[in-house]
Amino acid sequence: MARITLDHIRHAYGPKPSTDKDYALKEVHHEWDDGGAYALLGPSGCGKTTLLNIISGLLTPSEGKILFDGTDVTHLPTEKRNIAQVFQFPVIYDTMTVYDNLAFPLRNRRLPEAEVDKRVRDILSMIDLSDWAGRKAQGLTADQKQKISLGRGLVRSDVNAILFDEPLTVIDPHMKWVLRSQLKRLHRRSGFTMVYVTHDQTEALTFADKVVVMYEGEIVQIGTPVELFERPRHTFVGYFIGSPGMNFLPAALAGSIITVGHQQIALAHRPEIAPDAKLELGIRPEFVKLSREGMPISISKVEDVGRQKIVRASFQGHPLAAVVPEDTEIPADPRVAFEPAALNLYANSWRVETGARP
Ligand SMILES: Nc1ncnc2c1ncn2[C@@H]1O[C@H](COP(=O)(O)OP(=O)(O)OP(=O)(O)O)[C@@H](O)[C@H]1O
Repeated sequence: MARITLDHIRHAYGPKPSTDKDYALKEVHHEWDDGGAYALLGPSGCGKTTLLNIISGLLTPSEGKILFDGTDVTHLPTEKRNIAQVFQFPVIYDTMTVYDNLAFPLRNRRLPEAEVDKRVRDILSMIDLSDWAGRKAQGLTADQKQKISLGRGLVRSDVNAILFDEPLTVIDPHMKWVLRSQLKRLHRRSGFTMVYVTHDQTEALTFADKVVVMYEGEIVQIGTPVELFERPRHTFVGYFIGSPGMNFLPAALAGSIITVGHQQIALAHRPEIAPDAKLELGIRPEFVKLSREGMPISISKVEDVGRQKIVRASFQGHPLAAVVPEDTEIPADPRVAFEPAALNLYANSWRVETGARP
């Protein structure tokens, strides 16, 4: 297990990068805890795989260094970094049995056979393939093969880190849920440093202690699921996390008073904001309360989603979503007021610290 230091790393695929746009990965400067479970989350093309490949050694960054427990590994090839990797599609030996596939990385390191057996059986039970131990991998379903790949990633106890690149893509939805919970349990038990790439927020939020949200080649926030929900640092995080995502409404600031619609909210103190900055208030749909008082909205659609309803509305020409309990009556003349404690203020897309929460 290792602490991973990303020291002023940048990467460009093309030669001679000059502007920010030339970098697939803009500057990343972070330290990830030994034994942490991190998920790299973001849309296609945001740089997740680039960062993962830099950690695994498949890619040497154009600039900066990567360290494992303080040792510079920037120029070490993958096989010298002592990491386990699980990819999107199965990487296994078809002609070996399921058992031997799992035993292979351990026998390679000359572990005593009794230890091999103990670890392999443990993992077989975790991935629910104990009954298939003696079967050749050839002929198994894609789902089962991917479970073997996962098992091979998890079987060693001496790795610096385990890296997962969208490992559950080929797994059926129910099994996905089971494996995700098991991975989480295994992480708690083993204390491995794990880095998990996904574009699926449910996967990231259930697996990780810390979610690393990436957007256009940049890490925009590293936070616990609760932090991402309550205090998104960037409007992209607010929009990407949650279903539906955070609402953003144009706001104006005068002194320490923010105005949105007709509602005025007094801040604890006047925030430092450039005069020409674009200001927005962010509010989660869960904190938009429908009432007969407040500012008028016009409702366009009500979606029933089990125990809740999603109300789609328009607020002064801006879309606004509210999540309300299923038994909520929709008023004939609907209005909203915003709970000041649930509001976040953004200037040019970045969250502004207002001392106390607005
Ligand atoms: N080998 C390459 N050569 C040139 N550009 C590349 C290469 N690999 C990735 N890129 C570009 O770098 C950017 C980041 O890509 P990357 O694969 O890291 O994103 P990602 O978040 O992992 O996306 P996905 O979820 O689709 O895998 C993208 O604009 C992509 O087109």
